[in-house]
Amino acid sequence: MNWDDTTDESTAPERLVAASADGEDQAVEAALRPKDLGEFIGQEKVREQLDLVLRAARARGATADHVLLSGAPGLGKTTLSMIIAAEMEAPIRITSGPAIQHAGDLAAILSSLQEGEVLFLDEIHRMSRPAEEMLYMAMEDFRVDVIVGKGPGATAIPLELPPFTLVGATTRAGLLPPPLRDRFGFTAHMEFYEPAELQRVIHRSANLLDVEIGAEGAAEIAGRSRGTPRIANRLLRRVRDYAQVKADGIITRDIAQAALKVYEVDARGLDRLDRGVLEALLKLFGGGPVGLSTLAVAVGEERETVEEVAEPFLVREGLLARTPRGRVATPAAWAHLGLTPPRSTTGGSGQQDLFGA
Ligand SMILES: Nc1ncnc2c1ncn2[C@@H]1O[C@H](COP(=O)(O)OP(=O)(O)OP(=O)(O)O)[C@@H](O)[C@H]1O
Ligand SMILES: [Mg+2]
Repeated sequence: MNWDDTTDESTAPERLVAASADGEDQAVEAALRPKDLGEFIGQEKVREQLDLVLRAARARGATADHVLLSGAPGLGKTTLSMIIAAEMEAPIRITSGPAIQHAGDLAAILSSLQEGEVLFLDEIHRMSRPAEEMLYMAMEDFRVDVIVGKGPGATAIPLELPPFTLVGATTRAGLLPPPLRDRFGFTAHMEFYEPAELQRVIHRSANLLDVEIGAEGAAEIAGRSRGTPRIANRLLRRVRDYAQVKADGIITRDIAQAALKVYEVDARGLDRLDRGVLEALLKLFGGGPVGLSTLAVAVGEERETVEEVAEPFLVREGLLARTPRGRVATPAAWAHLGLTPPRSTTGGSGQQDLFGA
């Protein structure tokens, strides 16, 4: 079983609330992608800044500056890269860090770019070192050194490149070496979406998928989508299935609630695994602190699964805290599961450990 949120697209996640794309996502996402900045929902700051960058380049008749898109999976990085190309009326070439094994691979791509073309380099933090160094020069001077021959006889032949726009995407901006980061003219930090924004995403997708949905139904799905458009679109498709089979196909609030109950996605977007971890923490360990390994054994999962798959969202939601002494449930966790915290852990030393030194 593969619970990893950060794996390659090729390994399909089995969780309905996974942020990475599975096969079905990839098949439908092309149809659901906004085509221009005006259609792109939310991310106001990024949209405004990018709009300026692209407009200014267009006005100068120049190629746009290199753009780095950083943000969690499913927030719209690939979508934005395509929008950048569309707004610049430029062709786009798509590749990814892991696909570039050797510097030669990159040289081949770079030397075949057309003037003004957008090169989308997904997962740019996973590029090899030599390729990265070649990219520095290409980004800065629009030039690469092609090495011909081997050993002492090898020579570097400088090759001029046409101006192009590199759009790099990464889920881990912190992993980028500073020299690479510094060569981008503009960095867009993508944030998780507000429920109201996701509601608009859901209405837009429902329209494209020809699904009838009410405002309350959309709000219900939006609230469970973990701030992520990809998850919102996926939940919408599953709720649509339910509405078709169990009702008249129209998604109301009741239908959305009933459907997501079947799929075990709760009101806050927690699934069975997330709830299992929280429940064990509260019911078996009185809210903690408890060590990660102990917690993992209690829920019958691997340590890594609990730490890398379940916890990040629980921490982000303020339901769980990682402390030096172990995992601790917050008051919100007790409230969310409808349980009453034992007296000793609410006012006493547990809180001291959590928020103190
Ligand atoms: N702002 C948005 N408005 C409407 N739909 C969006 C928006 N952002 C993303 N989406 C939808 O969410 C889906 C996922 O977006 P996208 O593939 O661009 O994410 P990503 O950041 O590239 O993810 P990954 O890190 O996995 O590559 C797309 O189908 C797209 O339609
Ligand atoms: Mg992507």
